[in-house]
Amino acid sequence: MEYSLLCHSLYALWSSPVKKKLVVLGIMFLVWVYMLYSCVGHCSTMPSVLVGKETGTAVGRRTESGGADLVSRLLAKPQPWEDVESDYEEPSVRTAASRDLLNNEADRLEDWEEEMRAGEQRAPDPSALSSFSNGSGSKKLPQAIIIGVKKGGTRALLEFLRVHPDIRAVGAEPHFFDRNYDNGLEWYRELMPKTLEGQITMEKTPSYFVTREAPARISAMSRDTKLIVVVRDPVTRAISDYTQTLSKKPDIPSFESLTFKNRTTGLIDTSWSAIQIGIYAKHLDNWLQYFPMEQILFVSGERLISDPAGELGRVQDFLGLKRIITDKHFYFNQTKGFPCLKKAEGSSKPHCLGKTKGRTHPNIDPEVVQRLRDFYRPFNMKFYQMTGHHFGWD
Ligand SMILES: Nc1ncnc2c1ncn2[C@@H]1O[C@H](COP(=O)(O)OS(=O)(=O)O)[C@@H](OP(=O)(O)O)[C@H]1O
Repeated sequence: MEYSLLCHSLYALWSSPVKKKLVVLGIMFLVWVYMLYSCVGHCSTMPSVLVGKETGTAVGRRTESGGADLVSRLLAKPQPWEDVESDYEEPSVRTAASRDLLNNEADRLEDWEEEMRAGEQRAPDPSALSSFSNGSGSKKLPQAIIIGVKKGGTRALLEFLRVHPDIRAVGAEPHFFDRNYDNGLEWYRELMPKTLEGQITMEKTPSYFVTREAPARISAMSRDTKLIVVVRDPVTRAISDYTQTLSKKPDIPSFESLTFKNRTTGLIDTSWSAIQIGIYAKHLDNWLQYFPMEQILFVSGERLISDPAGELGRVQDFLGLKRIITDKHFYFNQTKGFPCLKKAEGSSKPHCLGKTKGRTHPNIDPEVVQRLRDFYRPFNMKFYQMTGHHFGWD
């Protein structure tokens, strides 16, 4: 009875053209309300997107937690010309004196955003984008890692190496073997770019060199991992490190006052990370417990500037690659004061590193510089002896 009544009412509605239109409109309205409802539910679960203040461009990161933020930073497809500054200091070298100088997560983010903005100013070549969307190959754990040293010239080396067709590298610093080890090897592998048979996967994180646990951890991943260390005169390196911190925290004490435990006695504060990182022989000792010397290549940070093709030749040999990167790939940019690439990876345009590389250093009291030279001399000698290479810092 009820059923026949319903059928009758529906028939009555359908038989009139006006009522028919009303029914169609009603259904459309219901569909529209349903779609609106679904969208609101979906959008509330999406990550909030920050809009860059200066550029007005979205930099896409979660804001709820630092961890998610870091992951999205690392997973975001890096531009090949990314120039991200290393700013992490190993916990074991954190002490009362250096604690104030440590860059926190906000600083790291500041660097990242600064470099992303720098990258956005260069319009990418369409061929660069196609290399990112290339779905072929598979993600592999790195077979070679640039492990240090901070402010040695690690970014320049990685950017130059990326020109090689048989090298694929992650742009950002993964910090897996120091900060993110608990995330596991699968997490690390996921960060890597896809590679084809015969291509080498690489990453660079300069803080590994001074991280006590890093050698054992890298060895546990693969005993065959090739390690590259870019070393630079430890005195200049310390000033460069200080300059980086100063650029973010202009009110820190002077370099001179941080250098000494006691200025009158001339006792150097070796607990200050800027000083401690430069004691290369000590850190190298730790690596030699796990890796033979033949598996570690030392690149001169100074020669990387004066003869980039020469140093790149040595690195390509060490990696067992054909010497494809030669002096034809570089030109000296007078304005920047550094060698730059004629064509960056995946781009047809010349490329120099960003403004966080090659900062002007503050003038340091020559007496303090001399005191530091004296301090480092025996450690440098030991380092030359261990590596069989005279880097010419003295
Ligand atoms: N080609 C080229 N262009 C620009 N800069 C160059 C280049 N080659 C080496 N360098 C030197 O690299 C220094 C920064 O070292 P890193 O890249 O290892 O720094 S970081 O640890 O990743 O922050 C950086 O140190 P500062 O000059 O003190 O800024 C540069 O001197």
